[in-house]
Formats: sequence, C-alpha cells, structure tokens
Amino acid sequence: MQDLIASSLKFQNNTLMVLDQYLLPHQQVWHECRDVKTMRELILSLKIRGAPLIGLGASLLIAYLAEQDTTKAVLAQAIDDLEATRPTAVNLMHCMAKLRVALQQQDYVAEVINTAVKLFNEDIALCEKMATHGAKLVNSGDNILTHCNTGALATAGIGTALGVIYKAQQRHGDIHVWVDETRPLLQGGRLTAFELERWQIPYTLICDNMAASLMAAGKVDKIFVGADRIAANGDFANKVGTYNLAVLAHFHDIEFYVVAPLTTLDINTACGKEIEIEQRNGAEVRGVSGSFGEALWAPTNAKVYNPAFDVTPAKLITGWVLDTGVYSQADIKRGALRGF
Ligand SMILES: CSC[C@@H](O)[C@@H](O)C(=O)COP(=O)(O)O
Repeated sequence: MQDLIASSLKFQNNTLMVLDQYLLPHQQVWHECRDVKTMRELILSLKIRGAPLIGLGASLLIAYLAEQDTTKAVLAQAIDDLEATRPTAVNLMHCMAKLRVALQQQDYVAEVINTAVKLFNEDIALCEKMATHGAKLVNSGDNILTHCNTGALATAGIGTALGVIYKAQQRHGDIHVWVDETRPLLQGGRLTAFELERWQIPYTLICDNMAASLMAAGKVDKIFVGADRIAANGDFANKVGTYNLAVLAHFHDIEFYVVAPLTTLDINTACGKEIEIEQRNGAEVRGVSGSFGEALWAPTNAKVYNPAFDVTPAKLITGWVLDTGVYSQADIKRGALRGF
C-alpha cells in the first residue's frame, strides 16, 4: 500500500503508526498498530480520536491486515470489532460499511486497500472544501469560540471547525480564537491549543464555564464546532458541552455553526433523540490524567455522570457548513440533508 501521512496517523513503509493524542502536547509518542486489539485499545482510550480519524485509523488497519493475507472471515470480524468501539461517531460506521462492500468483491484484498486509501484521501479533500465554505462566514478581526478538538489531529486533512478557522486566518490574518478547555478529557486545552500554537493563530484558553460571561461581554462574534453525527433533521451530536454553547449563543444572539463532512451525516437517524450517546468511565470526571500522571480530586467512589457527547437541536443552529456548501435553517427544513 502507498504511504499516507496525516498529522496524527500515518501509513509508511508498510507500518501503521498512531500519534498518542492522550499524551499531547507535552509528549509526542507514536504507537505502531498491527492488530485489532491494539487499535481497539487506542480508540477506547482516545489515543486516536476525532470522528473522521477513528474511521480512517480503523480502515487503514483493515487494509494492512488484508495485505497480510488475512482471510475474509477474519477481516469481517475485525470490521465488526472495530465498529463496536465507539457508538456515536458515525464516520466509523460509514468507513466500516464501505469496507464490508469491498470485502464482498472477487479481488477483495485490492478492493479493501483501494477503499481505505480512497477514504483517507477523500477526507483531506472534504476538509479543504468545508474550510473554504466556512471561511467565507468569518470577518476580519472576528473572535471565534470553539469546543473540543476538530483540527488536523482529528482528520486526515486540516480539520473541520478548526480547518475553517485556519482558512479564515489565512484569508484575514487577524482572527482570535477562544478555546474551551473541554472537560473532562481536555481536548481543547491539550490539542486545540497545541494546534493553534503550531499554526501561529492567536488564541486564549478558557474553562468551559467561562463562555457565558465572555458572550455577555460581547467578546464572541461566532462559534464553530464539529460534529460526530448529524441526524436527518439537522440535530447533531458533538463533544459534551456543545449544547451549552448553542443555548448560550441563542440567548446572546451569536452565530453558531456546525462544520462536518458528508461522512458525518446519518440520514437513517431521524432526529437527535435517536443518536446513541457513548457513556464513559467515571474516573475521567473524578480527576484527570495525561503525560503528567494522574490526579484524583473527588472521593474515590463518587457517583459520576459522564456522557462523551450531547445533542444540539437544529433550531439552535445558524448554519451547517458541509463540504457541499453552507445550509440554513430553511434549507434543512426543506430536507436538504436527505438529498445526500
Ligand atoms: C473533526 S472532529 C468532530 C468531533 O469528532 C469532535 O468535535 C469531537 O467531539 C471529538 O470527540 P472525541 O471524544 O475527542 O473523539
């Protein structure tokens, strides 16, 4: 298989490597992945994360296994096992569905490899298109608030919502970003801050509960976030805390955009209530861990509620920035998403 290189995932010299996003930004450790057990562990522990990237990492592993003369039955089981790791991000299901089709073909080894390569390259192109559409919504001098990490680390390309910010900065040169730290796993504080620093885009890190007062002070012009699944009616699931921002944006009359590729659309899910939300281990809320070690601040057995995502209803969204363009409330009500 040809070499494929992204910020946090690479297939090079026949070796699949994953950058450990749990240890970033203070340690940059790449893990080699040769089997389903390792990839499952990397996904479950969020060492590889972000809706598009999970699907691509799993796909490249299947392609690698196909190249090792793995039987059809074992590959089919591997696809099922990887698909079962995280239930909310539909990109993973999208990739696994494509690979299942490839596996049915006569020359399935070549088909599986071609499909994985195509998915990877397609994601780069989709990011570019979303960013181009989204950047047109940004004005010179805008203060943009974002949540979680939706950048190059989470995709094969420049990212979804953060890709828009990157393009807008290239266009205007004077964008400032408010970065929600994104409790409990701190994807904003660890990863988005790291990426913005690398891209030399001015940013300020805030705790999630500071967004309201910033909005009240008139310091947020627009909000851009990513999505893990967009239902047919435009409701979408994204990192927990996104819904809070949408409600706050509505109250303060601030534009709120969701940015996602067509691989995030799930027209078989009618509305947000039908999206399965991943529940995670309580330890993530009782304390924090990372390259610095572990800290526990709550009582060891404190009862915890820890959904990884929440659902934002369509009525709170100003625009859906997809690779095919920007869609308004009216477009969505007309059923624009069902057309894909
Ligand atoms: C391009 S990323 C879009 C989403 O996947 C992102 O906003 C998000 O919620 C990631 O969650 P994570 O749990 O870190 O995988």
